[in-house]
Amino acid sequence: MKQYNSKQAAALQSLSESLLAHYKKGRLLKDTKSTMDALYRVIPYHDWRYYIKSDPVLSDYEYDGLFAWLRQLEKEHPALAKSGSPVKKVAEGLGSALSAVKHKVPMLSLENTYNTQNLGDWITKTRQVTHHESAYCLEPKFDGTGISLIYENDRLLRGATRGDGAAGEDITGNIRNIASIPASAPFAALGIATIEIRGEVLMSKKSFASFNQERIAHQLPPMANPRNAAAGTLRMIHPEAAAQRKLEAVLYHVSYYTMKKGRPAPAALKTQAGTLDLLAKLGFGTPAAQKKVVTSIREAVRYCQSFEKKRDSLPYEIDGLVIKVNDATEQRLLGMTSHHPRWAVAYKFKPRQANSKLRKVIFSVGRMGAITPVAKIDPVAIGGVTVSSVSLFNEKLIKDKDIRVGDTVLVERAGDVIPYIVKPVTEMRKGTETNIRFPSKCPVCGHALEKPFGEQIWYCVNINCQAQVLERIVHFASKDAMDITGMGESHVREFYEQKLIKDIPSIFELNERKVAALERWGKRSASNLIGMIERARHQPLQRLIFGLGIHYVGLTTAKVLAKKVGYLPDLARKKPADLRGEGIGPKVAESISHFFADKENIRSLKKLERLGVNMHAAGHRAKADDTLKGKTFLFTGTLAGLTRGEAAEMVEQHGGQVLSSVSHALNYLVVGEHAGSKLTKASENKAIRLLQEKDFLKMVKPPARRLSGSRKIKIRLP
Ligand SMILES: NC(=O)c1ccc[n+]([C@@H]2O[C@H](COP(=O)([O-])OP(=O)(O)OC[C@H]3O[C@@H](n4cnc5c(N)ncnc54)[C@H](O)[C@@H]3O)[C@@H](O)[C@H]2O)c1
Ligand SMILES: [Zn+2]
Repeated sequence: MKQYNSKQAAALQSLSESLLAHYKKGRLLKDTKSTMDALYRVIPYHDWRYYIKSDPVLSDYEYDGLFAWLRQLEKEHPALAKSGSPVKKVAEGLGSALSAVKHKVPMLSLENTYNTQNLGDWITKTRQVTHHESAYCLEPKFDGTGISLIYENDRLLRGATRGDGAAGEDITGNIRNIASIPASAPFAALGIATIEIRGEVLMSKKSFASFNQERIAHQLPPMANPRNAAAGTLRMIHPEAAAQRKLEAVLYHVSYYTMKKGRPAPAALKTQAGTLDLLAKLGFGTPAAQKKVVTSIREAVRYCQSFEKKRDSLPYEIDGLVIKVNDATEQRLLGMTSHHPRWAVAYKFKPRQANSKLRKVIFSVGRMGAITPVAKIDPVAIGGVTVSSVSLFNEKLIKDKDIRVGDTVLVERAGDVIPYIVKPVTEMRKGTETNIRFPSKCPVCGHALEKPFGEQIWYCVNINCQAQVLERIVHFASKDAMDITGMGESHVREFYEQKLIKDIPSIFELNERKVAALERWGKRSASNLIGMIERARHQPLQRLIFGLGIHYVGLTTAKVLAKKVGYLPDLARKKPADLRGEGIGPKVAESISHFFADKENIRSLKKLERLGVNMHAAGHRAKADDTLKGKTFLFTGTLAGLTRGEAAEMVEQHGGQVLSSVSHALNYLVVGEHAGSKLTKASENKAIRLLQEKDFLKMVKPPARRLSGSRKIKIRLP
């Protein structure tokens, strides 16, 4: 087979690009002859890349488009058709390293269609030769690489690739390492002396993923799909190396067999469906369980469509279904061309890959500060949608795949999976492509970016970054953080859009009157919200820490940190090494240290403190907060905005003490709803003051708050 050097490859690449562009517009290159000549040159090149190199540069859909174009031109202009045309033969898939073996029966390709209309036409066409009740066996079209197996006297004798259809490559050594191909099978018991079985060798999606990971780890470019990986593996010269990669096989066709003297052929082999069942019984991997026999076009179409929906949930790749005339006698009647059998057709699924040009890369800031590079490509239709933006995920992936601006890129979109770049088509490089430069500053707020220890992703850690602020406010107010009921996502968005809040600190400056004036809000709900915010000022420190949304700092770490630090702004002076210890590893320590090293974040913390937000861990009070020193408290009934534990914590944070029962030592009884016997008992003692929840909250307000606070805080006690 012809080999291509890089210069020839580059020329054929750009010729292909130009052909595809013309084909999409329905135009010839210059005239019919020049178009056909160009197709005769590029198709064998892509066959070489696909079959020999296992590294195609076109998507199958694009290749099939060029192929169909040539077939059509040959039909319309038979005088211009070449004798060795790819339309009339199986593509040459013979390398040189392995020895060639002749096939007993030619191994052909399949005719294919991409739409159900053509599938219906094909069924109608076959019925003109067979008869109207013909049945069809539908089975998955496995996206692997074809093999032929020969068994003699029950033993596996030989395994071969399809090669050029007439002869294939001897891959017996590699075949023996595939678990789903038995070394022997009980054919003799059925009277079968020799048999040739055909099928497909595959790599599961899972094995493929780890296969590519390994390639990247060894500085090798990832392969585009499991098919290329399987084909490449099967043709490896060293079976030990091939055995490392987990290949599987499905067998779906008996092409040839001889019977022992006087034994009749097994009835099962008279139909395609029976053959699959028999192979399964003999211990081969087969599509017996997924097959379906139908007798109408409607049934066939429906099965194809239902299978296409299941495509992504299968453990291996399929690229369509194969529809085969079920009856072996009818198959013989239909016969074959030099390219494909007439009794089978492939219904191919919508393409999921396409080539496009990468024009530029933008950097988007995620809702929690992650910086994601996004490739802007020329719009291209893949799997039924137009794709123009493709995430490049992170800097490492760009480096691993060596993606550059100006590259032609192979883009895939599989089912629900977001589109991604399989690989750049390096053969199409012109030398003008440029490396993708990662920004050092946040593209939204201009803050220096940080890459956490051991991570691949850069982050903007500025809590007031415009790109993140909404999400961060929602997190800050969430149940496990500051627990501000009434500040869920939709309300936060509303306040933000109405300019009532702009960042986390501004929550504590929220104007009750303005909230009440919003649509669907009223005095009462606004006042409730302000009450919740008031309560949030006194939340235990771990809630504030968790609410800041520091990477890797969940509830547990927040607790550990609160205990460790005592007064939150002190963290600004801590190095990662000071933070490490119980429950805080190097990665978390570094992330915390980055967060507090950020001046903007410290400014925000200072502002929060000025607005009365508690910065002290329980038991680490500052002098200024000793407002309840020497005072004793007790709670009765249900409090509206606090749990008992939180209330007790507040008392202790301000130097007070919580008693367990009404006694002479008690100064204050805080009375909630459904107050019980404690209230009755305390009412008898004039020295004990009864407080409502709102009065209590006023008492625990820290002094800083009192200085700046001009707003009246109301908590409605039901
Ligand atoms: N992207 C490229 O550059 C490029 C180049 C060459 C070929 N190709 C692709 O390969 C196709 C041609 O390759 P091909 O000749 O191997 O044809 P094919 O892959 O479209 O179909 C024929 C093959 O399907 C396989 N198959 C899987 N499940 C089967 C089943 N249940 N029953 C029968 N066969 C089953 C067999 O190996 C058979 O040889 C093209 O249509 C194109 O999509 C792509
Ligand atoms: Zn930012």
